[in-house]
Amino acid sequence: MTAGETIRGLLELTRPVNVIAASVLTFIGAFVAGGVTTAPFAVVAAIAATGVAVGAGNAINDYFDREIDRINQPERAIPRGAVSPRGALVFSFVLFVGAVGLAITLPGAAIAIAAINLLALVAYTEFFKGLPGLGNALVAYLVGSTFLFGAAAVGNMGPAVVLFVLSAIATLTREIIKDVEDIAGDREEGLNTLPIAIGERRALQLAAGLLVVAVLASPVPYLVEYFGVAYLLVVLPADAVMLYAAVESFEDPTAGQSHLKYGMFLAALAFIIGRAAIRVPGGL
Ligand SMILES: CC(C)=CCC/C(C)=C/CC/C(C)=C/CC/C(C)=C/COC[C@H](O)COP(=O)(O)O
Ligand SMILES: CC(C)=CCC/C(C)=C/CC/C(C)=C/CC/C(C)=C/COP(=O)(O)OP(=O)(O)O
Ligand SMILES: [Mg+2]
Repeated sequence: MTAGETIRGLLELTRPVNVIAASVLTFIGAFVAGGVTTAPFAVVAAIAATGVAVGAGNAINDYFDREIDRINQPERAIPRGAVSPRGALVFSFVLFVGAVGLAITLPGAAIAIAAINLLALVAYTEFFKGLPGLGNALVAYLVGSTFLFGAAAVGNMGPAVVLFVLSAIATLTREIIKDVEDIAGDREEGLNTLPIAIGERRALQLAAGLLVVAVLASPVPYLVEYFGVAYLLVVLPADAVMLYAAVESFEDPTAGQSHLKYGMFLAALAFIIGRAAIRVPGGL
């Protein structure tokens, strides 16, 4: 392997798209809390800590999953030999140290969230992934917590709580559908995911039911007057895309989980637009 191939492999281990997506969610949490202009250094540190933590979490996941990925994902960096298992572990450790270094510059509530999340990322593959539903719930918590983390970094967690709940439920729905998508490979590996434990159809019904709860709750940030009417104009189409995706997943889980992700991105945009067009007292 050349140095270039190794560097490319290390970068791949972090899953750059997920790193960027999670960092954007932390930014949204800080933005919704009104802290982007009042605490810009904390916002930058929180965004960087999130990106580095997600990179560390993905790298350690590939380290623990190296045997399964040899069969399921042979093109990934460790199975194809671009990075050694030990190299991935050391790289992940360095990133974890970097994330801790950034997080300790933040207020106590943000440090607490970071500490819980870093432990969760290390424990996920070995302890949670094999427990039906619990691994999904942990990933859902992690994704939702980015909003709380961004808001905590600027000292105002209140407005992010609803976003945490909505995004965690939508993520749980998508993770369950992804397990339905992966059911054949996971069965061969002897994993006990939710669709393996309770059946594909029941898992999809549960996923869709959870999403309906989140969609029904999605106007709450408008109703409690955090966001203006512009939020509704964007979140309602996002709700429609997500509901369509949940129904579609009964026929085609791959298309369903992918379209659900687009709906979730649109909902994340609604949070930004809703806060930018904030509701004035007595107005819309
Ligand atoms: C009802 C309502 C308004 C819900 C809110 C939905 C919302 C704003 C969700 C935010 C979630 C979001 C945009 C996440 C971005 C992607 C991300 C960090 C995913 C984490 O993925 C973990 C997964 O196991 C890897 O998936 P893959 O995409 O297949 O690599
Ligand atoms: C705010 C701070 C400090 C941290 C944020 C942490 C976040 C948002 C994590 C997001 C969820 C995430 C990307 C976790 C990484 C580990 C993981 C679940 C990887 C999934 O890897 P795959 O190999 O695709 O899937 P499985 O291993 O689950 O099959
Ligand atoms: Mg994995």
